[in-house]
Amino acid sequence: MVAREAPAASEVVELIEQPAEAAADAAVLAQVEAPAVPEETAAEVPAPVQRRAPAKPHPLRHTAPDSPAAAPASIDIALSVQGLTKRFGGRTAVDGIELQVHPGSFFGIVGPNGAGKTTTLSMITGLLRPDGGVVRVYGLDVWGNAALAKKQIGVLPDRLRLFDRLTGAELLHHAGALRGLDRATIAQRSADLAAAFGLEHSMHRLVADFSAGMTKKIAIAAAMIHAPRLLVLDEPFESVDPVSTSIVLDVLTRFTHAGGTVILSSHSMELTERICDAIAIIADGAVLAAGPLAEVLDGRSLEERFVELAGGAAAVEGMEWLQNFSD
Ligand SMILES: Nc1ncnc2c1ncn2[C@@H]1O[C@H](COP(=O)(O)OP(=O)(O)OP(=O)(O)O)[C@@H](O)[C@H]1O
Repeated sequence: MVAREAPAASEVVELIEQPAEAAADAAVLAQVEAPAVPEETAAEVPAPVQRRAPAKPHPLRHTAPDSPAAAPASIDIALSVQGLTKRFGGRTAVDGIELQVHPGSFFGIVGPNGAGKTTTLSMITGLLRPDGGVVRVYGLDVWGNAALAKKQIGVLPDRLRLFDRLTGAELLHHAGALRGLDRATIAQRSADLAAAFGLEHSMHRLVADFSAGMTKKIAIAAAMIHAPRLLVLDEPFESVDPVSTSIVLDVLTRFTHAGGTVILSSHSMELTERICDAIAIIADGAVLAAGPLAEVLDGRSLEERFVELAGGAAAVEGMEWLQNFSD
């Protein structure tokens, strides 16, 4: 790839604003092509509902939320999850989860280890077949209308195994080609994404030689190259330093301002509380609380609310031996 200077902010925004076009396309598609959709799926497209006012101003918002890129009013639910269930053998990992996420939202999912976050996100993105329940992305049934629904989704899976013998540029090209983009579009978007994520000088290097944080950034870039309307990111900030976190956040914030929707899981209560406008706290495969951030927190910090709902510190009694150090 030819090295270029970092694009102007307007160029990055131009790429990120694609979700709006995609949103408009899909809205038109959903309306114009409705008769072509199988009857069962068409009947499932939710009726338009009143757009809710944001619970609190987004701390990272720099531009008016009513930008021309906002999602069409006729599609008010970016993600709807109903009765989602998954069992592994005799163990229920996800137990009838219900969620609703609005377009333009930064939605955080938090929960203790083993709560079912990754299992839930995998079913939402079509990577893992649920045992029960329905997932709709912008009205499209992820399991009934998979091809169309998956076009709307960009995914950063947990423990993602990338083709790390490719260079950064090759990896983005591969991701774009898989999504059916032409060479010129892939080249343009790759350059914009590389610059936006601060990777422009590393794109010729093998992904295997990237640091953990760089790997996370190139994986998020690959998830965005087809300009999805919904980004589902499992632990996007794990292993990412504060500077890179702020770069990733900036890109994601621009994405939501352009009408895109971000759903992420995180173990960082502080970060989730700072960036998300709506959250779900889950434990043992069930939603303990969900909704606009202020409503869920009810005047407490997320950490306090999390501990209150998901359980306190583990008992350390019976570990007196730990105070008698070996010689
Ligand atoms: N493929 C699998 N086979 C068997 N059990 C599984 C499988 N995947 C997940 N589980 C179990 O399902 C439960 C939920 O796991 P999951 O990975 O979704 O939790 P999580 O909230 O993402 O955890 P963490 O925060 O530790 O990443 C756990 O008990 C886990 O052991």
